Amino acid sequence: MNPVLSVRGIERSFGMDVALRGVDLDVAQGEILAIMGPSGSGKSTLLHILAGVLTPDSGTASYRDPSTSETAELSALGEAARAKLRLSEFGFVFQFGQLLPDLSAVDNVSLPLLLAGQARKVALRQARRWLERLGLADHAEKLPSELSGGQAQRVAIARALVTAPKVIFADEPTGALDSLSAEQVMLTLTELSRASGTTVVLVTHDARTAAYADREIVVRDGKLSGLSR
Ligand SMILES: Nc1ncnc2c1ncn2[C@@H]1O[C@H](COP(=O)(O)OP(=O)(O)OP(=O)(O)O)[C@@H](O)[C@H]1O
Repeated sequence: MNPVLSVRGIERSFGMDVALRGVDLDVAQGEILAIMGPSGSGKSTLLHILAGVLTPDSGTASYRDPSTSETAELSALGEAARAKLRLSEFGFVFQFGQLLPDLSAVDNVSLPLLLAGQARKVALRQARRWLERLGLADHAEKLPSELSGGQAQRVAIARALVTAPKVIFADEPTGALDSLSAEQVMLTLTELSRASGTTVVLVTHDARTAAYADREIVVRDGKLSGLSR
């Protein structure tokens, strides 16, 4: 395997609460990986360490840029360097899309491009193109409150994809959706990621959501327990 993300011997506690107790994991380039497991088992903590949102207490977490093969050891970088890397390399989708409520769909999608220094006109054009690809062209000017849950989550996927990230991290992307919308969101996410060779790491409780992944792993009590598929 040629991993894009790699963690070794990861341990992480929050005060007395031990979230991860020795996790080793490699995620291959282009792979769609589902992290499953009971509530409180450490799934989100693992996702956050893979994404450089959190650093481990011990162990290493690294990211290899698939286009240059340069490796960054996330666990050794400071917050500012990790934030910069996250913005340029990664996309994020959360349970509740976390769209900015006062911005239209197209403004939400263009935001990461503006943050990356793109001119507004170009950013808006690209954002519209992504909304079209996600079947949301007619909803571009709507506020998040005027969208259904599934539509809002597809806007969040457009926002995650607009910067052409190397890896998408999704924490319970279907957690707030009915089963039909969940299916549409997972189809969209996996089709677009496969088409662009984007690696996806997603955390989910839901076996139907995990079924869209190439591989499922299970976290139990802070450790990887038997691979479920
Ligand atoms: N920021 C934090 N502050 C304090 N404790 C935390 C924090 N984040 C996680 N924990 C604790 O670490 C453990 C693992 O949490 P984590 O969120 O990783 O689990 P999870 O498997 O994602 O749970 P869920 O499925 O309920 O979201 C839990 O005991 C949790 O209370």
